[in-house]
Amino acid sequence: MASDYLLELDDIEAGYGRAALVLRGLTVKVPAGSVVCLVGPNGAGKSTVLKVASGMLAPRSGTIRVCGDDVTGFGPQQMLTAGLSHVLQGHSVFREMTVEENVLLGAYTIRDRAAIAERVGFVKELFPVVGDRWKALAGALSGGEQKQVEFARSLMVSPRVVLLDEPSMGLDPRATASVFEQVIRMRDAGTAVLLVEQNARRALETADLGCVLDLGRVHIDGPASELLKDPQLAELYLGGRPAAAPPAS
Ligand SMILES: Nc1ncnc2c1ncn2[C@@H]1O[C@H](COP(=O)(O)OP(=O)(O)OP(=O)(O)O)[C@@H](O)[C@H]1O
Repeated sequence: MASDYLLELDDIEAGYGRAALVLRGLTVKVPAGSVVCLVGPNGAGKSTVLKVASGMLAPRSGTIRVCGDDVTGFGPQQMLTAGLSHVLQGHSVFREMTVEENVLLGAYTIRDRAAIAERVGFVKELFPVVGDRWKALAGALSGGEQKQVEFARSLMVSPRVVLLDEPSMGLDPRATASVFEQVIRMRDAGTAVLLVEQNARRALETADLGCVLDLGRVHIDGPASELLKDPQLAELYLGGRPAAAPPAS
């Protein structure tokens, strides 16, 4: 039976080396046509979730499925082929290479030239900056524009789900707003997004679904608009005011 979800991480336990587990029975599901956002305190394991989903870190237990197919234990290359593309935290464009060269790096597994040309047309249309600055050195672009080059590169393999780790990191408010607009454009163009963000409120305003992680588990999840309204979550995770002032001592 076909799955309702493009990506399912089910009851995942994962950690680094001999250290204590970071993910302790985590379940996250990404439906088609959605942006799912992971928020939570520093060290909650948000980036670790993306590493598990992209095959960079093998889970110790649990199941990973893409469109219902079990891909648990796949490495990064196999996860990419299965339809999961990971945009890492920080800036990963090659500054001394052109935008074109950076974007085409995302197509290195594709042999069919016509398919590459079709995909180039797609990303140029989706991210106008990429088309406008195609022959420019990537290092000459602003931080927000470079993020679009990274997004374009990640879409070259026609992924089912793009994994975005803190895309707004280091960007000013205007560039951040633009990056979140591009996230919506990706979703509307048919690629689901699993997003990790420090800027939790802004991310939940963009996302369809939100998951609040704490201590390696999903503490609460649901429609992002409802999570934003929850006063307790606002107090704990969204930098909001406490619902009630603590009693004076
Ligand atoms: N490569 C690594 N080796 C060992 N421990 C790691 C490694 N990467 C992360 N950790 C640890 O795993 C835990 C979760 O880290 P992770 O980066 O997933 O959290 P996060 O929720 O994304 O945090 P932040 O919001 O600060 O980016 C932390 O305690 C961190 O120190």
